[in-house]
Formats: sequence, C-alpha cells, structure tokens
Amino acid sequence: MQVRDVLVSAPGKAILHGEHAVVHGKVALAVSLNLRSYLCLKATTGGNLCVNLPNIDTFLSWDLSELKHVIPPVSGRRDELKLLDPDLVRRLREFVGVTNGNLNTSQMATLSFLYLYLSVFGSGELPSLTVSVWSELPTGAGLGSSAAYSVCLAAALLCASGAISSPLNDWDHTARWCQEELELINSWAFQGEMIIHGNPSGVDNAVGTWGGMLRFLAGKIIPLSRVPLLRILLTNTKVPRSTKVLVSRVKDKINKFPSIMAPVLDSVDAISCTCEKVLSEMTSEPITGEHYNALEELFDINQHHLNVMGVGHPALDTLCRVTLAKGLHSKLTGAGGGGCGITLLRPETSSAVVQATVQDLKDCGFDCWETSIGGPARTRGRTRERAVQMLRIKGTVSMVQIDINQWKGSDSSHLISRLMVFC
Ligand SMILES: Nc1ncnc2c1ncn2[C@@H]1O[C@H](COP(=O)(O)OP(=O)(O)O)[C@@H](O)[C@H]1O
Ligand SMILES: C[C@@](O)(CCOP(=O)(O)O)CC(=O)O
Ligand SMILES: [Mg+2]
Repeated sequence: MQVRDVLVSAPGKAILHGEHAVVHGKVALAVSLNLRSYLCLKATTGGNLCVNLPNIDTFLSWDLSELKHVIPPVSGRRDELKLLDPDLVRRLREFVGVTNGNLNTSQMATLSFLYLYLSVFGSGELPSLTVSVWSELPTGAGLGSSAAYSVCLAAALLCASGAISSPLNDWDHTARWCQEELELINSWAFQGEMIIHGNPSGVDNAVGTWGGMLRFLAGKIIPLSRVPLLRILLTNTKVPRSTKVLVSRVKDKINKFPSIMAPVLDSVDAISCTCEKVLSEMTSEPITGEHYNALEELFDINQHHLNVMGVGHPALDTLCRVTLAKGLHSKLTGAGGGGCGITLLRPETSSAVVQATVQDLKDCGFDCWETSIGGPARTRGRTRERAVQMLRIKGTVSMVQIDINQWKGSDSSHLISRLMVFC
C-alpha cells in the first residue's frame, strides 16, 4: 500500500476554568498554548511498524505479520467514534502484555498508537511505517500532552491513509484542514484520549484540533473569537500525576457525596460562564482593573473548589502562596494532583515583579515561564514569519513542512533537530 509521508503538529492547552467539572457535563474554557507536539510519519519498506517516542524513552518495532493477528475477525471501519472497540482494546492489551491493571506511560502511548493505526488501516493492507513523535510539552503535567499526541496521531494516520487531504501551503509552510476533516481528526483523537484517560471530556483534543480559546460543554465546541490577550505564568511543579487516576478520584467522590459535590460542579460551571462574560466585556469596552479583579477572584474560588474535589496538592498550595505574596493569583490547570498551575499577570505587573516571582518559584524547584494566551489570531495579510508565529499561538492542528533553517536561533531549534534525527 502506498502511503504519504506526513509531518504534523498540534498544540497543548491550558484550562482556564472547568477542569474535571467538564467531565460531568459542565462548561469549560480552554485555550491553546504555543507549545506543540510534532509527528513525523515515513513510509518504509521493511514490512514493520516502528514508533519512536523520545519524550517517554519508548522505541518499539513490530512485524506487520504479527500485528495482523491482533485485528478482530469482524473488525471493519467504524463510523461510531464515541466508544472504543472493546474487542480491539482487549486484543491489543494482550499483545502489549497488560491484560489487567493500569497501563504505564509507555504502554498507554503504545496502546493508543496501535489502536489508531489498526483502526485506520485495519480493514486493508497494513502499511510499513516509522512514526516519531516529539513534544515541547511536559508529559503528564496538565498541559494536554496526551491530547496533542492523539491529535497528531489521528491527523497523520488519516492523512497517510488518504482519508483526509494533505493541503500543504507553500506560503507559510503550514496547512490547515477543512472543518469536516478537522471534525474527523478530532473524533479519532478522542479515541486516543479514551485509551489514555479512560473517560475524557473531549475538551483537550478539541483545543488540540482547533486551537484558540474554546467554550466546551458536553461535546459542543464553541470557538471564542473575541478574547483579550492575557499575560500568564505557567508553572510546572514537576509533581508527577496521571489524569486517568485523578478523573476517577473525582468520580468516586461524586458517587460518595452526590449532594455535596453537585453544587461544587454547578459552581464551577457558573465560574466558567462568568469568566466568559468578563473576557467578552474586555473586548467590547475599555479594559479596567475591575475586569482583572474579577478574573483573579474567579481563579481563587475555582482553586478552592478543585481542592474540595480532591485534586489539589501541597506543591500547588505553595504555588498559590508564593504568587499571592507578590499580589498574583493562581490556580491549577488540567487534572491537578501536581503538574502545572496558571498565574494571571495584570497589564501593570512590572517585569521586576514577574522576574522576582519566577525566581521564587524556581527556588521551590518548579519550572516557570511567562507566556500569553487568547488575543486576535488571524494569520491572513501578515508576513510569513508573523504567520508562522501566529499559527503557533492560534494553534490549530496543521501539516508542517519544516525548514530547519526557519527554526535556527529559535528556542525550538534543538528540539526540532532532535525530532529530525528520527525522521
Ligand atoms: N510526546 C509524547 N510521546 C508519547 N506519549 C505521550 C506524549 N505526550 C503524552 N503522551 C502520553 O500521554 C500520557 C500523559 O497524559 P495525561 O496523564 O493526560 O497528562 P497530560 O496532562 O500531559 O495530558 C503519557 O503517559 C503518555 O502515555
Ligand atoms: C481533568 C480534565 O478536565 C482535563 C485533563 O487535562 P490534562 O490531561 O491534565 O492535560 C479531564 C478531561 O476533561 O477529560
Ligand atoms: Mg491528558
């Protein structure tokens, strides 16, 4: 079978409000980050399937003749992508040697890769491929690395199989797919997330696919096109955690104390809606200190709710305390239990204060960096460099034709060269 070589990229995300509650049908607001995952897929002739995942030290290869036996006898192309094929999952778990118990980092990534590969190609001849994925995102830290990984896999495999187009644009060395193709990528990425998370809401893969800021409610995705540019700090406490474990911990708590937890989830829903309203006001009227006061208070209230849900961590408490000492407000982002937090910076926050805060957080052993989210994200009518830069901010999943010179001197150059080793 003739497959196309593909290089794709998808962004990570930060959740402003609604993590966990979104799994239970409440509103979440999430936004793409200018940290991305990259995937290089190459057709080979060796009769095997190789996967290189340098972020998690996983380098594997299988004979296609062995893999063929994993495909269930009645497996065909499935159009219903809201549920996993239980027979294929069982066979794959046997194949990778975990029939019961939790999967580790490498097994989760391998299983979701093999699941998507066999689902996309299983009804025909299996192609010989080498797939390499590399990410700028910390893995398992709340910035949606699993979703960016799943979106890249879905986009690349669908593209290689010819199920979606490969519309490369010479002008900005990137290309985006049409809405129908993006919906297909998103629903396959959701399958990958189901293997990694167990019970994902779908918000992370939606941001990985469409980028920008989204309102997400029970599978419904509404892009928020008018949002102010916000300066933030992202802090990685480096405390490892697993989204799957935390999501199931919250579910247990809801089952144990339904009448106590329901109002908490409702309150988080109201926080997301209030935040959306404040953000919208900030684009339609002059921005005042009151807007920032409201955003800060919403962060504080939500952080308390997340502690009530049982997804806080002493390291996240430290983050909140250290930033508050400088007058800045923080909350965890993503599944919590460690991982990353987000701190809102006000327009008047001086670079001296930012630098001192970053230093204090580094002194706690955390990684911390300033970035921005939201803002206008149009790429049309700009120079190529600006377009590439804006695409990183806007963050839709895209095909990328990497010209290594383009990245020379940028922070990403060494990262991209590392990826190129595997391509
Ligand atoms: N670059 C990557 N390469 C391979 N697997 C990845 C990569 N990024 C994420 N993953 C998979 O996603 C899992 C982390 O997902 P999760 O616990 O949801 O955290 P996150 O907040 O980063 O999404 C990892 O254990 C791994 O299986
Ligand atoms: C906790 C949750 O709301 C977000 C998880 O994000 P992350 O995997 O921690 O980046 C789960 C979900 O929405 O599927
Ligand atoms: Mg995840």
